[in-house]
Amino acid sequence: MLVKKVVLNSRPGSNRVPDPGNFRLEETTLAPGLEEEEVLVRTLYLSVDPYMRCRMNEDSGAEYLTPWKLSESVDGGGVGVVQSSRHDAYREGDVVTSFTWPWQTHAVVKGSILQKVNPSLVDGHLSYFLGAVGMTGLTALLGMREKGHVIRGANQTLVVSGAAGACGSVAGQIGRLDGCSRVVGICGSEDKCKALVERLGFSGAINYRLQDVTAGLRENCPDGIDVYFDNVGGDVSDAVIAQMNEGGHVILCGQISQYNKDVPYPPPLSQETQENLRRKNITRERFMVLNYMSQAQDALCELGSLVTSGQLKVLETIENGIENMGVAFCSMMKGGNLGKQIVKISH
Ligand SMILES: NC(=O)C1=CN([C@@H]2O[C@H](COP(=O)(O)OP(=O)(O)OC[C@H]3O[C@@H](n4cnc5c(N)ncnc54)[C@H](OP(=O)(O)O)[C@@H]3O)[C@@H](O)[C@H]2O)C=CC1
Ligand SMILES: CCCCCC(=O)/C=C/[C@H]1[C@H](O)CC(=O)[C@@H]1CCCCCCC(=O)O
Repeated sequence: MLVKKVVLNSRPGSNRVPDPGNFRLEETTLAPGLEEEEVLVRTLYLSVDPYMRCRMNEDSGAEYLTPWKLSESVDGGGVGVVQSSRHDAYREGDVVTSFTWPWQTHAVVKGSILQKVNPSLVDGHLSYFLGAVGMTGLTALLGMREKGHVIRGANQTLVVSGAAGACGSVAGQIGRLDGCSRVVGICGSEDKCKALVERLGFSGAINYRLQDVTAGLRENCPDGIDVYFDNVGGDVSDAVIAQMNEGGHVILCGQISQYNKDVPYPPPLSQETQENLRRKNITRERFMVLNYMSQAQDALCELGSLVTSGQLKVLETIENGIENMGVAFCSMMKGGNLGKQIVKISH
C-alpha cells in the first residue's frame, strides 16, 4: 500500500522559530501482511503540540522527550481507525488513539502503543480525543485539580495565560465550573479575547500583544490573583505573579514563550519574580500530565460528559491534509489557532 508520510527535513536550531520547510512529505510503501501484535491503522486526525518544538532539537532538553531523527517519520498524538489487526485487543473498525502516532496516512504499529476509545464519549467528534477529551483537556482538568487549590465559595480569582489555546480554554472553564468567582484570560488577539468572554464565559480577557498586561490585570482582577494557570512563562507570567495574593498557587503547565530559545525546561525566573514568590509564599509546582495517567480514565469520562452536556465548550482550529502538518505546527506556535490545533488527514 502506498502511503504519505511526514519526515523531519531539517532542525530549526534551538534558538530559532520553526518553519514548515523543516518538514518534508514523502511517499512510502507499507509491506503487505502483519506480524503478530501489529495493527494497520488509517489516520483520521493528527495533533500538533508545543512540546514538539523541543523534539525538533538535537537535544530535547527534557528527559521524557526523545528528539525526532532527521529523515525519519515524525510522531505525536493521533486518532484513527483499525483496518486490520493481529493484536487481540483490536478489531477492524475500532477507533484508537496514541501519543506516538506516526505522521502517516496509514501505518502499521504495535498494538501496545494504541488505546481504544469510545466515540459515544464525544458524540462522534473524534478530533476531541486529541483535545478537550484527550491530552490537553486532561492537562487542564488534572492540572487545575492537582495544583490549583480551588475551593468553592472562597471567592478566588483565576488567571490563565495562553487562555484561548487547547489547555488554556479548558483550564479557564474548569476553574469557573469548580467555583472560581472570577476567571481572566490572557491571549494574543482581539478575536480570541472575544471568544473567551462571549463563548466560554470568562469574566474578562487581556490581549497581551496590544494591551499593557499589568494595567489589564489591575482592571480585571481588583481583588488580586489567587490561582494562575501558566502556559506561557516569560514577561506575561512575571506580570501575573507580581499581582498574586499571599498564599496563591501557580500551576506550571508550560512556558511556550521560551521554546524557541536555548534554555532548559523550566526556564530560570528573574530575581524579582523569585522574590515575589518567596515573599508571598506562593506555590509554583511543575505539572506534567503524563505523571497522572492513573486518573486519566475517570477524568476523560468527566470531560466527555461535560462536553456532551454543553457545560464545557470546545474550540478547535482544523487544517486539512497531511501535507499541511508543518504549516499547522508553525501556525500554532505563532498563535494561529483558536482552541486545539488539529490536522484532518482522512474522513
Ligand atoms: N504540562 C503538561 O503536561 C502539558 C503542558 N502543555 C503546555 O501547555 C501550553 C499550551 O499548550 P497547548 O494548549 O497545546 O497549545 P495552545 O493551543 O495554547 O497553542 C499555543 C499558543 O501559545 C501562544 N503563544 C505562542 N507564543 C507565545 C508567546 N511568546 N507568548 C505568549 N503566548 C504565546 C499562542 O497563542 P496567543 O495567540 O495567545 O499568543 C498559541 O496559540 C504549552 O506551554 C505546552 O507546552 C501542554 C500539554 C501538556
Ligand atoms: C520541554 C517542554 C515541555 C513542556 C511541557 C509539555 O508541553 C509537555 C507535554 C507532554 C505532556 O506531559 C503530555 C504529552 O503528550 C507531552 C509529551 C509527549 C511525550 C511523547 C514522548 C515521545 C517520545 O519522546 O518518544
